[in-house]
Amino acid sequence: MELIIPIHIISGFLGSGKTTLLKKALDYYKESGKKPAVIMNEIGDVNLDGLILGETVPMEEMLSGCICCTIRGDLGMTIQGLYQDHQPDVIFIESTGVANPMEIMDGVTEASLLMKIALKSIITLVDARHLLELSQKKSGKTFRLMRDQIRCANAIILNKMDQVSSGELQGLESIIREWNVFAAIYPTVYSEIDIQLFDELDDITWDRKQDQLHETEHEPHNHEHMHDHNDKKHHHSHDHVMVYTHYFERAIQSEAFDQLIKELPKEVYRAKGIMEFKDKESRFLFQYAYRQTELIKITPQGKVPNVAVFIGENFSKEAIKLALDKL
Ligand SMILES: Nc1nc2c(ncn2[C@@H]2O[C@H](COP(=O)(O)OP(=O)(O)OP(=O)(O)O)[C@@H](O)[C@H]2O)c(=O)[nH]1
Repeated sequence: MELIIPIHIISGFLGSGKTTLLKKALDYYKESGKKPAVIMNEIGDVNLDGLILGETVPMEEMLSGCICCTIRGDLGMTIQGLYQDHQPDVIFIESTGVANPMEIMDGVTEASLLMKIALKSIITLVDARHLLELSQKKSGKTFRLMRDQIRCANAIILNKMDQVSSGELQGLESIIREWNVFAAIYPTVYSEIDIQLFDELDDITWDRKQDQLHETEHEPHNHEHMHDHNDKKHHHSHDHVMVYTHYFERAIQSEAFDQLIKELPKEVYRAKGIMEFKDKESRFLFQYAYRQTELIKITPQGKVPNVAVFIGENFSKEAIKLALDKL
C-alpha cells in the first residue's frame, strides 16, 4: 500500500528558533531510520539555513520571496518534485519568519488533492521575550503577524525561555491562550522539546482541527503579511520588509564588525551570514536575532561566499552597505 507522507509546517517570526528545531527533528527522524525532506523558504536570495542543516537531507529551496503568496503557486510543484525524486517519509516546510502559515496550509492542502501527502501540523516557534514586548504594545504589523502565527498552530514552542524570568511563563501562556485555546504549549530553550512530540504529531488526524481553524480563526481576506508583493487579493501591508544581501570581497576585522552590529538600527531585526575575519582562523556562521548575536565556527563544504543578509523594515540599505564596505 502506498503510504501517505506527513507534512509539518514550521512557522514563527524571524529568528525565533525554527532552524534550531528543524535540525533536531531531522536528526531524530534520521536516527529512527526514516528519510526526512525539507522545503526551505527564505525571503532573501541565499539559503544560509540550508548550510546549517548540511547536505544529508533532500532539500528544496524556495528563495527570494515568501512562500505564502509570491511563490505559493510553486509550493505544490516543489512538494511533488521531492515526492517523486526522493520518496521521503516526512516533509518539513520551514517558512520565512514573515509568512502567514494559513496560506501555506492552504497550499499544502491543495497539493494533497493531487498527491499522497497529509498536513499533520503547524508548529509555531515564539521568541518569549519578543512576545512579551509585543503584547505590551498590542499593535503593529509584527504583533499581528505573531498573533496569526500563534492562532493557527497546533503546537506552540515558546522558545528562548532563557531570555525571560521563570515567573513570566504564566503570563506568556495566558497571552497565547487568548489567541489559541487548542494548541499544546512547550516552553523551551534552544527549541529543546521532547522530540517524540513528532510521533504524536504524525498520528494526528488533522481534518477536525483544520475545520475548527477555518470556522473560528481564518480571516482569509483580512490578514497581513510582512513582505513585498503585488497580490491584491488580500489586505496586505507589505512594502516595508526589506532584505539587503552583502557579499564581502575580503576578510574583515572582527571588532569593527562587532561594533557595526551593535550600532545596527532597530529597524533591522534579523541578520545572518558567513563571515571571514582577518584576525581569526576558520570561518563563522553569524546570527543576529532580536538584538542577540552569535558566531559559530564552521567549515563550509564546497565554494561558499562570504555573505551577510540583513532583514528589517524601512532601513537604509545604502547606509548598511557603506558601513560594511568600510570594514
Ligand atoms: N538565547 C537563545 N538563543 C536561541 C534560542 N534558540 C535559538 N537561539 C538562537 O537564535 C538565533 C536564531 O535561531 P534560528 O533557529 O536560526 O531561528 P529561525 O527562526 O530559523 O530564523 P529565520 O530562519 O531567520 O527566521 C540563532 O543564533 C540561535 O542559536 C534560545 O532558546 N535561546
